[in-house]
Amino acid sequence: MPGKQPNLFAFESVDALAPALRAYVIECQNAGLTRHGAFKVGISGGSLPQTLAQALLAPAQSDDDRVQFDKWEIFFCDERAVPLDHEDSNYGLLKKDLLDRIPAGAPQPTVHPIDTQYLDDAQELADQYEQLLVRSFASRDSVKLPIFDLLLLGTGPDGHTCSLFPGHPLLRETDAWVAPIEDSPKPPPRRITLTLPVVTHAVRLAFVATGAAKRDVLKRILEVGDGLPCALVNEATGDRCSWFTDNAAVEGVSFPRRSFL
Ligand SMILES: O=C(O)[C@H](O)[C@@H](O)[C@H](O)[C@H](O)COP(=O)(O)O
Repeated sequence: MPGKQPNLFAFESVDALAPALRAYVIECQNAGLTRHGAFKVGISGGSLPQTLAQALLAPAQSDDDRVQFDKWEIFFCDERAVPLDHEDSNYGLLKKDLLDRIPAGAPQPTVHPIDTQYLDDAQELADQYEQLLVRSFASRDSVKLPIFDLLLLGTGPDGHTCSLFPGHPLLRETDAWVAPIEDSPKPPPRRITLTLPVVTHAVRLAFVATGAAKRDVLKRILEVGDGLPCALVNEATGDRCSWFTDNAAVEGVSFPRRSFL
């Protein structure tokens, strides 16, 4: 692990986690604004958008607590090869849970969905999304890899994150920024995903994992590692990576907790 371990934050409940997640995201937003006048964030699917909405849609407590959505550029950590209004679409999920709930007339984020004219060809879909990243990141950052200000990640019961699954050859991808997957064990099978080098290159990464159903996998990831995708991310990113969990998810998991200040 590079230097330090990931930060593990455990909260009493999702209601207690949400304000801390908000504070963390705003810190990353403000760092991005200082660095390059924008906040480039990658968002996952699953349960994340709902928790994120709870965090971000609450009224600001002060000027420093403002979510400056008009400075946000939102990308997708992974996406399913379905139309944007399909129930499996991560864009659709984010739209329903968060984007549609940002008050009309308030500043809106710039959102980068997949180009749905390539749904039948996962390789082309991935290539097009990679080109979009090249256009957005390459002029400013190193062209070797994009540098997201923040990636917001989830974990599945098998330890996957994004659409990077345990034991899958995609974990060895070193060239592409965005890769297709045709055999995702979690349906639907055809997807695109950020690759591991891109994920681990982000300035900050936050996993959000709550509920007792996550306990077994968090034990494996944090205690053993087991080569699971989430553990690979932890190992490569150290304390750039933070885990936002609730007590139910980490009960009995032996890993040092940090208090969120
Ligand atoms: O598109 C996807 O399938 C998600 O991006 C996926 O990687 C998700 O983050 C995890 O499966 C956790 O999902 P839950 O939060 O629903 O457990």
